[in-house]
Amino acid sequence: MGKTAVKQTLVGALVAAVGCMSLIALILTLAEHHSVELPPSSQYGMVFDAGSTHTALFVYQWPGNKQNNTGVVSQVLVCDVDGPGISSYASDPPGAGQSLVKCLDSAKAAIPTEKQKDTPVYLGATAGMRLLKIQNPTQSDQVLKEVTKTIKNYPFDFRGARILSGSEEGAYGWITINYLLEGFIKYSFEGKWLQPKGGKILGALDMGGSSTQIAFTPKDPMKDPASAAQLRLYGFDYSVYTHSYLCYGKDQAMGQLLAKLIKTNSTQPIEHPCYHQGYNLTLTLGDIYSSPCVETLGTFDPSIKVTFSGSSDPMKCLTLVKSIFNFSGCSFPPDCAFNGVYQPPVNGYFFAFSAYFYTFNFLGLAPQAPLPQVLSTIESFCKKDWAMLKAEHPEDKEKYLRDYCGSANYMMTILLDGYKFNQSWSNIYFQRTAADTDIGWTLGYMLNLTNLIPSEHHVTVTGVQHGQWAAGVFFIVFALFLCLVIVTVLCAWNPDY
Ligand SMILES: Nc1ncnc2c1ncn2[C@@H]1O[C@H](COP(=O)(O)OP(=O)(O)O)[C@@H](O)[C@H]1O
Ligand SMILES: [Ca+2]
Repeated sequence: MGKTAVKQTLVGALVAAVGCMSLIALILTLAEHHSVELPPSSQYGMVFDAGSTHTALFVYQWPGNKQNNTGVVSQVLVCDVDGPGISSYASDPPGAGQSLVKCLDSAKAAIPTEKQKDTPVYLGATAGMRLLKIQNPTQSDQVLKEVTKTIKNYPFDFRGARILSGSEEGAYGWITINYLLEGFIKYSFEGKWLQPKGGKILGALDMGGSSTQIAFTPKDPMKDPASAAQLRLYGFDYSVYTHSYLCYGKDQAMGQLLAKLIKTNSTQPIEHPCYHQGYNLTLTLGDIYSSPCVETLGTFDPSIKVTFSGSSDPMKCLTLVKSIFNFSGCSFPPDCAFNGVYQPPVNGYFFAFSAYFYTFNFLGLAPQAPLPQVLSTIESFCKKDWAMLKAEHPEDKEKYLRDYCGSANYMMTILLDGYKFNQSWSNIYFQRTAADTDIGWTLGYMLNLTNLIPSEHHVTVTGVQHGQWAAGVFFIVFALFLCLVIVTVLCAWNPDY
């Protein structure tokens, strides 16, 4: 074999080898990159919020390949169940199950068929069912059995219907907010998982119809460990103060006001300072005393009627509202909210949602309205007479309209005198949603039960990282460039070639 032939073979082999390597690198790079570009397969999960006044179904969705990151779970559907909350079906439990059908059908239509059997469904009941359980545990069990029966008729992965404890309800609301606002962890531009500064952790204020919850991370260690929920999320420990006040939801509080008025008035109609002048309401003693949240006056005839007549008197309304709180007595002085309940000083920013939001939003107050403006708005609202109010708000339901004055005064009392936000009013944001998702306990509940929030954060990269991809491209370009250089040099070296 001549010198030229050897050279040609050598060059050929070199070009072939580099070409092969480039091809392999190209295939590997494209294959890996392809896994990133693939549309992530979505997963779904849903939770029924069986509240005291109303049930709603929340459907969530997240990309299957990024499930452990924060902020990836989004709300895709909310369905409001027609009719009252499930606890109202105490004497007709099958009616509770039937009430869920419309929303289960909507969820079935919204979730792709092949995903339905892997879609977990939970039903969580709150204070309405807690109260029913106190009054009649057999009925509350029957209601839960009936809703279970109905949900099981659907092709989803049913994971149970149960009553949440008040502390759980508070803690899950806290998880929801901090998950949505990335209070726990954030993915930085440098590709690292970071814990936002301590001040970014938000507290949760939930005002329901039958109970109200407060949850936050106090500055100092808690004096009463019984109030603390210890959570380990994404590798960080949180000690969350959480308390739920049964009977201090907005509607039960309004019921407590009526019972107080009956107790302190012997003639009818009874003047109601939180109702508007011109508004009259007649109820039976049976209606008023049916709740375990109100004190009865010994034995009574449930059919006796009582009429309340509005007097639009904000000062007297506030005094009446304060009378359902007990601000004396504390096992951990001075750290108590009311009724002797331990509460460390509030710390950081808070989101106030559900009925807190509805009330403040109705009054036209901005999410962070200054305290003097809030107080003067409530005062002038309470002074309005009923005819004027009805004319101004023809679309609003009477059951909401009549209570905004009383509930606004009630919420101010619990926030300022109870939780002691007097010095930090501007730290409260009145909000209904965050990141296009309703704020409430349901998302936190689902994240926890489906293990979507790991206690430790291991960074798992399913697709190829940007650095690897860039290195692959660089190698291909470099290899081709090298081939070109070798061929050019050999040609220049041997003109026969
Ligand atoms: N549009 C609205 N305006 C005023 N209040 C509302 C509105 N929608 C709901 N609410 C109130 O929000 C509260 C929701 O409580 P709910 O979740 O049913 O009870 P709980 O959480 O105690 O089980 C109720 O007090 C209800 O009256
Ligand atoms: Ca609720």
